[in-house]
Amino acid sequence: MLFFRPLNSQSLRRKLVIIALLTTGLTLFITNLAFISLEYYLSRQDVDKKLTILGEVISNRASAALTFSDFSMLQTNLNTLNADSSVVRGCIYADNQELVAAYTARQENTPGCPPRLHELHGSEGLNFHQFFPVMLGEAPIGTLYIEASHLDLLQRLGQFLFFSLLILLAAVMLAFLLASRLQNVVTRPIQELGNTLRHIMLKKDYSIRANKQSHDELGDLVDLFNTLLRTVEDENASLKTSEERFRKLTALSPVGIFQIDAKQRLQYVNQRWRDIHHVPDETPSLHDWFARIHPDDLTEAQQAWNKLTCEQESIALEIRLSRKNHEPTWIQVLASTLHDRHGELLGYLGAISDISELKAAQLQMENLAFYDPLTGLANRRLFRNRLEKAVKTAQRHQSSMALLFLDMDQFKRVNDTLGHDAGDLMLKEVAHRLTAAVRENDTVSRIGGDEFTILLTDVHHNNDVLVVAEKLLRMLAKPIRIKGQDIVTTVSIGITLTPDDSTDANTLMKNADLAMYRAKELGRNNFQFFSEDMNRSIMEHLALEKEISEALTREQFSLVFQPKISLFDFHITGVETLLRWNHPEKGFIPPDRFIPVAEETGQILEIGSWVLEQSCRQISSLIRSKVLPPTTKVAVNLSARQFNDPSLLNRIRSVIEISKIPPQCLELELTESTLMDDVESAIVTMQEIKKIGISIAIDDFGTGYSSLAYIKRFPIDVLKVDRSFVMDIPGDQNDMAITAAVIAMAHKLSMTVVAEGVETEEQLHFLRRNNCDEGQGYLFSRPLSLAQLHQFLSEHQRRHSD
Ligand SMILES: Nc1nc2c(ncn2[C@@H]2O[C@@H]3COP(=O)(O)O[C@H]4[C@@H](O)[C@H](n5cnc6c(=O)[nH]c(N)nc65)O[C@@H]4COP(=O)(O)O[C@H]3[C@H]2O)c(=O)[nH]1
Repeated sequence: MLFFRPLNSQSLRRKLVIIALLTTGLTLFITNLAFISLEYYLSRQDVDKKLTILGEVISNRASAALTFSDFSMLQTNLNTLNADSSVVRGCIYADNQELVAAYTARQENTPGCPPRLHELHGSEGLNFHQFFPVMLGEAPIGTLYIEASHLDLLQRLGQFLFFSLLILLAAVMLAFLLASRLQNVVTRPIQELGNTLRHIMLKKDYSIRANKQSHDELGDLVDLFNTLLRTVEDENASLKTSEERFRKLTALSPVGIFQIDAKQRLQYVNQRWRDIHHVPDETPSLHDWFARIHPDDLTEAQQAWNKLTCEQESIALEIRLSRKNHEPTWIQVLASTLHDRHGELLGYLGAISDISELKAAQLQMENLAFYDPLTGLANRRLFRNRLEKAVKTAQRHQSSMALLFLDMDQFKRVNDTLGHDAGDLMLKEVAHRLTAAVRENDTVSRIGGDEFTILLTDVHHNNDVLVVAEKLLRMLAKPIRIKGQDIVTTVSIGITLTPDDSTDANTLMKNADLAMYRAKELGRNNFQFFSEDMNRSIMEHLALEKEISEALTREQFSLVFQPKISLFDFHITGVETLLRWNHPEKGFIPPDRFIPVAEETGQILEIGSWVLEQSCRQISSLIRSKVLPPTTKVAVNLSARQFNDPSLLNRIRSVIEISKIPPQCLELELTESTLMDDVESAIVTMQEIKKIGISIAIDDFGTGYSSLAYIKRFPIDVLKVDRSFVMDIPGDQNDMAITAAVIAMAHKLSMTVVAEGVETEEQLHFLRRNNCDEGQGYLFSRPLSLAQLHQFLSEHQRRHSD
């Protein structure tokens, strides 16, 4: 049965046997067929030849008998055909087609000769037959027909076929036997190769090799097979090495590595992944992993996951992992898809890192960026941000809001006298008190050294703000104990309201600042609401600032000099330089109006420098031309900004050099407040000035702190008693007592005393009686231009020499 299956599903052995049988059988069959055909052809030729010979002999003999119509002769002649057993019929027809003689073999089924010649056609069946003409000379006189049986030929062919089949059978059998035995030569090596392959596959051992048994094509196949095995073995080894490397790398990796298969199952995680998730051994399911994500980050994580799985896009996100009784862990997750070389999805590969520390640092940085590190309050940046938001919210809700700007009064003094540590403690305490004084949703911030702001939201009435401001003043007025000392600090508060004053954050800040300055002007430790007047004055301030710049370039400034007179012998001891601004439209603008503005904007540096240079030049020329004696001093006012300018000393030195004024002829007038800003550095600067040979005068003495303890420490040559004390002499006993005490005290400290604003003889007498050294005032002279001074000096000289 197996032989009847299609050839390609047969075993190789069978195929080989079948092929051998088919080949042999077919070859022999074709050969036999050829032989049988040849045999048939040759036998047929023999029969034809035989019939020809018989026909020619009988037709020759029949010629005379037919001519003479000797029919018995004809018959006798024809009967000779019986000598050949294969001839079954012989018929002679006259030229009229009529049968004249007939021979029929004594065999059954042999038909006789038909009476007419044409009736012969078709009667022969399978037998062989031939027609011969019976000739008389050249003319045909009849026709001879001879028919031989085909059975002999068939019998011969049958015998031939029988033997052929016998040979074919024997050959096929022989071929079967040989093929069955010899097929082993081909199939055994193939079988062995197959066995080796099965063995390798079973054991997954690629070091096994196939046995080469022959040096033919099968041997080549074994060689190729072994080469292939070697390649697989090598590739396997390198794959194992690379796998080992990957395993070690992932084990040592500082980042957590995970792999998810195409069916979305967590397939592999490294040790670091487990450490981050606090999972000891097992690999959790993807569902468990998602369950660990902080609820606030879950949506973001799911969106990223959809992006990765549905859109096949790489993802990067920062999320938190929750852990019971622990702070959440911040992780960064990076993941992308994994495909094989045909583009089929294998799964997803990703990495996670613990970024908790980074996040903490980020938070700290954000705190630094938005909070004041000393007090923990919001800083200027955050405050601005909240102010802008609060203004918008107030606009939306049509509610009111107040901005308070606080500046500590004389904080600098605390810093200077008790040190920065004490200053810091004080700021912290102030911050604490401010926070305690307002509601929780109000914002308190420190926007600068000793500047604080408070944002009061939901203000229904101005009175609410007033109450808060009073409370703040009260709370801050309580002494603060620092380094064993009770220190009282006060603040000046500026208040502005939105939407009443403005709905713009910048303008609100400016308003509150302006109101705070007004509070300071009004004696500190109070609060002021912003008003339009303040705004107007600031506008004027701005206009003045612009005009001062123009005045400098358009040379609208000039100098006047007011003489100072010795109260002992009335000689001129010196002159004070005073600045004049002659505005082309506004006329004379007093220095008291524009100098504070120039001081605030810094323009005083340029103006002061010009005053110093011009004073020295002009007075130096008067000294050189001997109009003034070389002992005369020119006193120049120095503002606080000028005094604190680091380039002051260089500037003075260069002016002395340029103007060629002897340094001892120059005197610099400083106010008490200038010196009190930073006592220690003021002393250093004054000492440097003194080293050059320049004297120092204290202007407006009595109007500032009048702290004798400090005055003692300063290297002062001259003390100028302020006009406000002199002015009420002799009417005010108090002022007279103070003036007398100041003169006595200054003399004790070896200072020269100059009384300012001497207008009357009584004042002069009082001052002289109390040994005041010098006087300056309208009684002696008003401030004079250079030409006027020139004239005054000659007149004065003339008067005193008379
Ligand atoms: N009623 C009255 N006034 C008298 C009398 N004697 C002098 N004065 C005025 O008193 C002021 C004295 O100058 P100061 O105290 O330094 O006060 C000065 C000084 O502080 C400042 N100043 C003037 N020029 C300059 C300058 O060049 N630089 C700086 N930084 N300040 C200057 O402007 C202030 C005012 O200067 P001035 O208006 O020139 O006013 C001058 C002067 O004209 C008097 O008998 N009666």
